[in-house]
Amino acid sequence: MTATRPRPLIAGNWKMNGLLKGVGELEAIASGIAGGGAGHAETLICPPFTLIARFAAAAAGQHIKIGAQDCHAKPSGAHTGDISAEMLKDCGASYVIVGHSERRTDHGETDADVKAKAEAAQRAGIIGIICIGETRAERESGKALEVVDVQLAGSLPPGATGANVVIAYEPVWAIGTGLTPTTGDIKEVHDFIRAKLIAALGEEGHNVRILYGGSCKPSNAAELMGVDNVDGALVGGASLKAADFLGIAAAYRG
Ligand SMILES: O=C[C@H](O)COP(=O)(O)O
Repeated sequence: MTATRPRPLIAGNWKMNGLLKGVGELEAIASGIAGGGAGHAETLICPPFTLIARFAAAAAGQHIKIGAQDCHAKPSGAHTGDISAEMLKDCGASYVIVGHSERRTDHGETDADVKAKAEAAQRAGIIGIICIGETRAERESGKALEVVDVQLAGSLPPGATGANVVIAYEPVWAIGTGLTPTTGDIKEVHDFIRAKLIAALGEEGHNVRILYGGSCKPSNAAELMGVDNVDGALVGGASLKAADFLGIAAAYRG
């Protein structure tokens, strides 16, 4: 029996980019999506914290969701400078990226930290996008699957379902470099992640979306999104311009 494919997701991660005037790009994206620009795919923009509430207001009633790039594991308390998943939900976010490699590197986040943040997202009723992926050295030494296995096992929260978790496979060496793995290498990793999700979650493992991230752009999106078990993309640089984001979403126009 062939499992039903989950609805794809094209997610934009604006990282530490974007001022209030960026709402114009968001509106241009929303307008393109309203015109059928993403086919049957769901679309999401994750701006910096400062823009979430404004973007959520602009996206109200549109076919585009707004998310965040990180959250604290606790719901509230004495954690200066941090933002909880509950606060994100309160200002209109429905997704949060957790464990991006830039946070694992810049802030020393461990798999246990990432798991706690994914659990916080579940608690708050928003969807956690858990990022995993190997470095160049790890790939070159043949350890990509081993690294992904350890990160996934350590970051996946109990009670994960297709409704509360998304996995993003982002090879660190492909982020912002213009480099991408071969489609064969992407298929190998995504098939591996799918098998691990099914082993951990049973049939529910079929429902968890597995995004590819790393130098995704309009010119390679259709090829990358056509790989087995690739259920969408986590897009960095190319999500900052409406034309590029819509060019990627067009992979699902049918
Ligand atoms: O979260 C997004 C990824 O880090 C990919 O970034 P990129 O599309 O600029 O390579």
